[in-house]
Amino acid sequence: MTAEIIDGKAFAAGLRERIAEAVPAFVEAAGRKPGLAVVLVGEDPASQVYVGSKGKATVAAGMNSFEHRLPETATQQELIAMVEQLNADDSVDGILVQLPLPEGMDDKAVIAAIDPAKDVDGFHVVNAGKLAVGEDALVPCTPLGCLMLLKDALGDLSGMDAVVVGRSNIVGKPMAQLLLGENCTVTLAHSRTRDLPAVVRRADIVVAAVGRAEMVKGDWLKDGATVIDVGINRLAPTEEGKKGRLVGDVAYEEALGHVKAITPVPGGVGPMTIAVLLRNTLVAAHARAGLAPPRDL
Ligand SMILES: Nc1nc2c(c(=O)[nH]1)N[C@@H](CN(C=O)c1ccc(C(=O)N[C@@H](CCC(=O)O)C(=O)O)cc1)CN2
Repeated sequence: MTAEIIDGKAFAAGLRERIAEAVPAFVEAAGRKPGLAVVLVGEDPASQVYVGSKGKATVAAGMNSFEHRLPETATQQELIAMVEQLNADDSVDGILVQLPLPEGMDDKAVIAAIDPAKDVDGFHVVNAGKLAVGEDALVPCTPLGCLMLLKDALGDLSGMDAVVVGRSNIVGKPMAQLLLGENCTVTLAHSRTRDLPAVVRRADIVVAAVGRAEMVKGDWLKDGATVIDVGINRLAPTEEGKKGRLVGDVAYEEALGHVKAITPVPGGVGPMTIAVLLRNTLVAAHARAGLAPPRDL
């Protein structure tokens, strides 16, 4: 069996194009552009790259990008004061605080300060609760991106056995809720799951989101399974002065011999995160302006 390589980069580019095409209708109806505010605290190099990419993608989609930087030494109160200022700013439809925050800051308290209507990361408990009970919610970008890729690859997911490995609030739990919403039979596996290989082997769909390089082995996968690899792990460099290779949570080369379809790392789930962020910003902008949500996004 030849495995299909799910091209998240291409899918994300298509989604970004559709978003850019939908923005002018919003501008026409609302009399303003949608706006996304991204807050970065500290100097984490990867976070700086992600925040830069988000700003560029926002402007390329025809939206306003507001970038706010606070020094590593900023206090949690200062960060929350900035979030409150953005909550009150009518030109801002989406607020995102880039994670991870510097040590000593409490993510939960900061996220709780974001107006749920502007929570384009979908991390606020109001949005998590709405997702859990099946109400319209702003849904976390990475799991929503994974679901889009799965539906594109497989069509109707109803009745399929899905195993999500990893129970984080940001990926694992919302991913399980989304798959349940598609009528999958869902297992949420984690570090205490007994006989994880046997659990994974039952699955038609495997979503790996544990943050451990190549943890899911090829022979854990049922033949014909579809695998979404959320992990982005950098291996130690093999040559001095060079960066180590990026790998996912799934042993990709081994998996190719078993699966029907799989996302690569890089170029799989990662690019979907920013594309879905733009989608969520446009959705939030429509809701704030009292407009019906944009279709086909
Ligand atoms: N507030 C948030 N913080 C963080 C989130 C998030 O969704 N909201 N996600 C990650 C970082 N992230 C976006 O913020 C992100 C990570 C990875 C990618 C991506 O496209 N990765 C590439 C590989 C990149 C590389 O070469 O290093 C890929 O997988 O192809 C985009 C966005 C944590 N923080």
